[in-house]
Parts: sequence; C-alpha cells; structure tokens
Amino acid sequence: MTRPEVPAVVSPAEVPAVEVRGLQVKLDGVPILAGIDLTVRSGEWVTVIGPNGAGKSTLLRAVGGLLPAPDAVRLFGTPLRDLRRRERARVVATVAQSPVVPPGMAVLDYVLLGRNPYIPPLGRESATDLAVVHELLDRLDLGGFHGRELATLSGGERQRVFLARALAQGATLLLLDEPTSALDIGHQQEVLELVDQLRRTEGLTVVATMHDLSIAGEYADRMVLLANGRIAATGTPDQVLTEDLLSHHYRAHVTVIPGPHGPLVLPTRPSHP
Ligand SMILES: Nc1ncnc2c1ncn2[C@@H]1O[C@H](COP(=O)(O)OP(=O)(O)OP(=O)(O)O)[C@@H](O)[C@H]1O
Repeated sequence: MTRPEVPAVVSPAEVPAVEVRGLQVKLDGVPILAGIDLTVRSGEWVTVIGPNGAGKSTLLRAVGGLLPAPDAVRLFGTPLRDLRRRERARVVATVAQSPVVPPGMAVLDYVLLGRNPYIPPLGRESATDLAVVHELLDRLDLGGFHGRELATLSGGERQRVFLARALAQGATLLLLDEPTSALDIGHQQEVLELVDQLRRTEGLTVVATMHDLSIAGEYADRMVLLANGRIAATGTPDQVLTEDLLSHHYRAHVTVIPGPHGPLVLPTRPSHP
C-alpha cells in the first residue's frame, strides 16, 4: 500500500510504541481508571478485554490523546503532551466505538478526512492522498461505495469505512475500539487479517478492545484484562483466557478449549438441577 512519509517523532523499534505509567482518569469527578501501567512494543498487537464498563474505551481514548491525561502517556518515546494535534494524527489513529458521522457526507470524502494531517492548510488532497484512499476502499471491500452517503450504509459497511479512514491516516499506532462488532464473520476475518498484514509488512502497532474473546486471542500477541478500572491480568492469550479469570471477572460460565491459533472461549449455559 502507498504509505506517507514516516513521522519525525517515530523512534527506532526498541523504543516502546506506548508507555503508560500510573495513569489515572476521572470523568466528571468519577474515578474510571487507576494505577494503569502498560508498555506496548513497536509492532506488537495488544488486545484489552474486560466486562462492560471496565474502562477499555477510556484507556484507548487516553492513549490516543482524546482525554486530558497526557502526562502518564508516551508514544514512541515522546510525551503525548508534546505532540501537536497534526503531529499526533500522523502517529496515532483511533477507530472509536461510535464515531460521529458528519451529516450528508459521502464515503470517499469521509475517508479522505484521514489524509488531513498530510494536506497543507487551505490546500487540496494530492494524487497520493487519493491513491491511498482508493486502495484502502478496495481492500476493505468498499469499492462500490465511494459516492454513497455514510448514513445510508449498513452498520458493518460503516464500520469498515471508519477503519478505512483511520488507516488512511498512515499512523504507526492503531487504536481499535471494538472494530469488528458489527461485522459478519467473513468481513471480521478480512478486516483483522488486513490489519495484521499491515502490522507484519509495515510495522504497525495495534491496541484493540474486543468482546469476542476467541477472536481476540487469535490475533493478539498479548492481552490485558481490565476490571473496575484496573489491570487484573496481563500476559499471552493462553495466560489470560482461562476459565478461572474469565468466570471471575465476567461472572460468566465459560469453557476454554485449545484452538489452532489460541484458546477458544465458549460461553456455556449454566446447568440447572
Ligand atoms: N462522563 C462520565 N461520568 C461518569 N462516568 C463515566 C463518564 N464517561 C464514562 N463513564 C463510566 O466509565 C466507565 C468506563 O467506561 P468505558 O466506556 O471506558 O468502558 P468499557 O470497558 O469500554 O465498556 P464497554 O465494554 O461497555 O464498551 C463506565 O462505567 C462508564 O459509565
């Protein structure tokens, strides 16, 4: 894929992509996250799991610079607070759970917004910007949707457009908040394989949240289990996706069996006498 120039703040591979130290977040005076320490290596795929309300989206928003908690976060060695908005957009791209959709906007124009960090003020998109966007739309199976108004798309089509916009940013760090929740299993695999391919070929670092624990474990190098705003467990998928941890923190009945690419987590109905 045509990639923009590497941002100046990106350091060599040994510098962690993400360093979070002692992160605390309060929203409207309510403590949401406390004592969060997390290091994500460059090129790593880390998936944050945890029950509803655990603080997963809040953590991603803090790492992406969308919350006022920059002192605790460094990206590629640079404190988040030192990255100006345009610079930050070349380093980190976020796919939020429910992005705001500008009314009346067509798919192509929306995905082109991802190229803003490369378009000079008052300038127009270049041929490279258009080439990046067209290629991404094709790779995400959205070739026929260029002129379609976003509001007319299905939930899964729209979710792929949101990902296309984030990938168009050409950022080195990708934050994905439940990126495949609306996708059928075919598109789910297509999207995650594309992200994984970009990670392997272009050194992308991925931090994702997911509720499908089997799929989460198939793609992640490492997982972080959040519960009540704190890290309850971290490790490989085999270490985190255990019946004990999941039944305790999700209050769920699950059976975990070995799969070809990591543990498979099956929710099983509790038995009644
Ligand atoms: N402005 C706010 N004031 C008070 N509490 C808030 C505010 N915004 C979010 N919260 C609370 O913060 C907690 C963490 O929310 P967050 O969206 O990070 O959870 P999550 O783990 O991503 O959940 P889900 O799996 O449901 O998406 C939730 O309990 C939510 O209600």
